Amino acid sequence: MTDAPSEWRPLHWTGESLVIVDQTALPDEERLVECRTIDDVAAAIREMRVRGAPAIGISAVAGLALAVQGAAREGGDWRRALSAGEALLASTRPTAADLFHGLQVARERVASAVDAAEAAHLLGQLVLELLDRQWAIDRALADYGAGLLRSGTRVLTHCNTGALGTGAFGTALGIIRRAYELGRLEHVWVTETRPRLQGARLTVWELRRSGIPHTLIVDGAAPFLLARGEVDAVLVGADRVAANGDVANKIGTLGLAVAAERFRVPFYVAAPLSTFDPETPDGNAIPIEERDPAEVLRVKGTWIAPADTPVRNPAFDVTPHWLVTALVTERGIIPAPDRRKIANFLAANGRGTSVEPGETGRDER
Ligand SMILES: CSC[C@@H](O)[C@@H](O)C(=O)COP(=O)(O)O
Repeated sequence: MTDAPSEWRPLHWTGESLVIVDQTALPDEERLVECRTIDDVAAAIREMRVRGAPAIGISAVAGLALAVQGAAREGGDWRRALSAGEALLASTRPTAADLFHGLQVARERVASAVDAAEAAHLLGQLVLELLDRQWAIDRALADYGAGLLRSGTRVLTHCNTGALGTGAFGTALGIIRRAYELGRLEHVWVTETRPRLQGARLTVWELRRSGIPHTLIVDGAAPFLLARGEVDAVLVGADRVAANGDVANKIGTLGLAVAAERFRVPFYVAAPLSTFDPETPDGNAIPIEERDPAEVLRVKGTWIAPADTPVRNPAFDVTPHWLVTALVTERGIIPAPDRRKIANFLAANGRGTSVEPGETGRDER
């Protein structure tokens, strides 16, 4: 059950469709898009109309619900529709662990369904449950994270990790919101986050709505502000946390982590347990999505370089765990994360098995 029924939410399940706030239209327009089929959902994820790892995960489950509803209506084989749907969704944004976590939770939910109607009903219920649960997860994570920040903190954040990114309260931006509620936050530095400008377009939009003081900077300005002592903490989200604590997040995160360590500023990563992937041993094994070169060559439709310029456009980078001061989750904080601490933390919270002391550690610098 949500504790804030009147809170603005960017994802809405009608029972027959998923209605999303189109994140490609923000901040110019608060446009709603209704996804009525799994193809609509897959396209919305791929085109980043809905984005942010937890929001992608919940949307994927909604996509499966729509696929199974379709099979129920047309008398098709719902298990086949489910498998095809999983394959389609898995191909959309391969880095986000929450997507695969969502697919797995959905599969488990319908494992003993007797027919398409029952499976469709169970998946619809699951979408509503996940939306509610995400609110509780985000709020708990925000409380833990805000506990790390002392009064008067100036935070730097990257990309968008707010309500738009989770469908609820936000992860790193949720911590910022909570710290502000508690009177601990002085200022937020927002990196613009090339090429898709999630910081400039989305995080600024959310901070304005919440009345939180902020300043936008170009990505390249961040190390300078860290060097000048104008940042007390860097706070980012994650798309996947590997078993050893390496973190995939929006391209540019690694540079922030390196600069933060060099200038002795704590670097915190906020991620719900659904973003942890114990099956991925380390950062090298995380699949990194490469996106369309046009994202780099054009800004808001305007070409900024010749159209045939060679481009490399990785959407994410990997920060090694030894640059992470602490991981913040909804179940608590993992300081100086390493393989053993993460395995034990996940085991204590019902995922995976624990690791003995000394087996592996924070030794891979
Ligand atoms: C709560 S959102 C966490 C992450 O998904 C976020 O930090 C991020 O990198 C989003 O990337 P995006 O490509 O915009 O989906």
